Amino acid sequence: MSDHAVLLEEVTRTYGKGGTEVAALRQVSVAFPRGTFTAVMGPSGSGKSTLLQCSSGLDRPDSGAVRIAGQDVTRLREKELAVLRRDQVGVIFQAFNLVPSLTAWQNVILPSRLARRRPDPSRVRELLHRVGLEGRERHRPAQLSGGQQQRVAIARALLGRPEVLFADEPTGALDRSTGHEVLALLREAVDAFGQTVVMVTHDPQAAARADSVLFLTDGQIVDVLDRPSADQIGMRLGGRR
Ligand SMILES: Nc1ncnc2c1ncn2[C@@H]1O[C@H](COP(=O)(O)OP(=O)(O)OP(=O)(O)O)[C@@H](O)[C@H]1O
Repeated sequence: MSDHAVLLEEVTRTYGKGGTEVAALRQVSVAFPRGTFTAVMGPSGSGKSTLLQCSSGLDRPDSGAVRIAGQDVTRLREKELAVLRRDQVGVIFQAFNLVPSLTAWQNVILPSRLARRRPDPSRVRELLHRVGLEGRERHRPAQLSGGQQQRVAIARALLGRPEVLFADEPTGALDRSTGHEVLALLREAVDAFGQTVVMVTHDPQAAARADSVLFLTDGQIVDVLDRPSADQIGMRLGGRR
């Protein structure tokens, strides 16, 4: 088995055709080692979301290879890709994406139910406990704070023990202290449980929790900082947010 949860080799993704063609990713090669936390930063339009979508198998590159848990997703058929994504990829979003009519517990187990699996109740309980939601299992999203909703989404993403967890601006809708708690949870998933996390963020404070920070510009990785401070990240961004 490779040490990399996800490996991109010369990935190019172009949108549009002719005069309106935009190269969102240009020959990007990057490895996300197992058990590490990577932040992805860069100006608006630099290709961060495209990188996340190609790395998670949601989008197919025009050329290059994307390996998740050693399997090249660009060579899989739709059904095989759906299974790989279901079993190996967890995703959380800025907007939480919970089902409003379901309780916290029901939201966490929904993907397993859709996959016709019966999740072990003791594992669901343990996960909800780990993300600090003990006693809130029967609450619906509207009865939970934003930070609590994001914790439900994290528990949902981790339930299937995915190879990698992708987070797209996970703290973007949260106040600073709630955001810190969510980041601490992602950090713990990496440190205590060996989870691999890849997170897109505009926030240098959030990125400073990662092991390494990738900087994208015009569809290319132009810099990588290991364990940078928020100040170093801010300086690298040139004061831009
Ligand atoms: N579906 C699409 N059709 C056409 N162009 C697209 C599409 N998705 C992205 N692009 C273009 O590709 C480039 C990269 O977009 P992407 O969303 O990956 O950037 P980003 O860094 O995530 O930006 P932001 O920080 O604003 O979310 C941009 O120029 C964007 O306009």
